[in-house]
Amino acid sequence: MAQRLAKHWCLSAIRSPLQVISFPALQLHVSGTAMRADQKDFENAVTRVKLLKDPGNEMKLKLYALYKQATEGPCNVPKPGVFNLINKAKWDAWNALGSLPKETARQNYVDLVSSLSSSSASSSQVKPGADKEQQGSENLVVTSENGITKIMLNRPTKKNAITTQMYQEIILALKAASKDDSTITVLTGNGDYYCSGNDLSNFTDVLSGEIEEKVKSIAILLRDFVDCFIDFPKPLIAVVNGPAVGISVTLLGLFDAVYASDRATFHTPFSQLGQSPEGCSSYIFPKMMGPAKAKEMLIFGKKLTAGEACAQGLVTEVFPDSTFQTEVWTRLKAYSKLPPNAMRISKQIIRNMEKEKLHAVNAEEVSVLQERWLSDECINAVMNFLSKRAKL
Ligand SMILES: CCCC/C=C/CC(=O)SCCNC(=O)CCNC(=O)[C@H](O)C(C)(C)COP(=O)(O)OP(=O)(O)OC[C@H]1O[C@@H](n2cnc3c(N)ncnc32)[C@H](O)[C@@H]1OP(=O)(O)O
Repeated sequence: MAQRLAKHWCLSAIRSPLQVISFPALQLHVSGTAMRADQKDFENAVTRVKLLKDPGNEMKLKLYALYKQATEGPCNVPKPGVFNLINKAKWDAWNALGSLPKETARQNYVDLVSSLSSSSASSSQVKPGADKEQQGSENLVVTSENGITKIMLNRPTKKNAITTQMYQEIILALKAASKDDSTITVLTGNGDYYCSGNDLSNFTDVLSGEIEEKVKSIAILLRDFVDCFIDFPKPLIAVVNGPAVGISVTLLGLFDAVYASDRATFHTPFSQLGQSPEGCSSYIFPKMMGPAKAKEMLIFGKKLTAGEACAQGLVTEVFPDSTFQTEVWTRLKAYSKLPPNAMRISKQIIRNMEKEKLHAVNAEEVSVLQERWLSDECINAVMNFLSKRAKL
């Protein structure tokens, strides 16, 4: 089954064969290689590459070619047929490296990944300063105004599904918000959805390496991501502007207030996806709503309306969609004027009772999920979703 997914990954790594077919032969020599990359640096780069924002087909081909050259040496496999566009483009890129020594390819690969990592990190750095600050990236818009830092998921055409790049950007945004001069922090979505959860193609978009490694790097990312919510020191408020799915629902238990439009729904279809709960929901939901209701959501995937979620304690208050934004932001502006230290201390005293437990729950949930992601049930469900939407 792992092989089936790996094959699917290869297909999804290059989505537009016509675009890559005209890609010129390349002989890549990255300069500035004062330090030689050892095998460990190379393995780290292979892990890091999976967490990068999609660098585009051209860069993927460069990375692919260098990886192959570094691990297998010069290309000596038969050239794929002319209609096998994707594999031919990959073969051309690899073959173009000629007899470049393995060590040089390894070094070039490490340098290239470093340059990609630093450019993608700097694009999502949060800068201190002006009152209305616009930060983040295309898919995550971070603004700070009137004592409120707003982190907005901005991928409305994909229902704000969270990519690996976005997980990293949210971590950076939360870390910056915890230190900036705002009083409260808000997470919301742009468009008709709050968030459709984990982007299911996070599991498929890889170039090389083993599926187990990919899953391991996603597990580390998920654990760091949820840890940030557990440790966030200021009041954190979710403005749930529309339906919420998966991790965007489970995380709500770690917020200090959840305001929802009456259009919002709350859905955790983990069993349907061959997965298991995360975001500390396996611990918080039963405590919050009682085991019976929690199990209906987390085991059977029952979707709740906003009213039901409010009755179960997951949502603080529901507003009519027509007045949702006005009413909620008026409320938030008032909260942002409350004494910040008092709010932080009150949050701290509540959270500190449970912090250690929450970190342990997070670690356990992620370790279970790591195994689930390699299961037939999960792989089939993800492939089923993606294949229905495949554009190749
Ligand atoms: C670090 C790893 C953490 C892992 C843990 C997290 C667990 C989870 O979050 S599990 C939950 C995962 N989410 C889902 O299963 C939802 C999948 N999506 C859907 O079921 C439907 O898309 C949805 C009900 C949200 C909306 O349905 P429609 O209104 O009919 O819209 P479309 O299906 O046409 O969607 C529009 C567009 O968005 C893309 N999309 C939506 N959700 C996702 C997603 N989660 N991942 C990737 N892509 C998503 C969908 O494919 C459509 O794209 P195009 O086909 O390109 O238009």
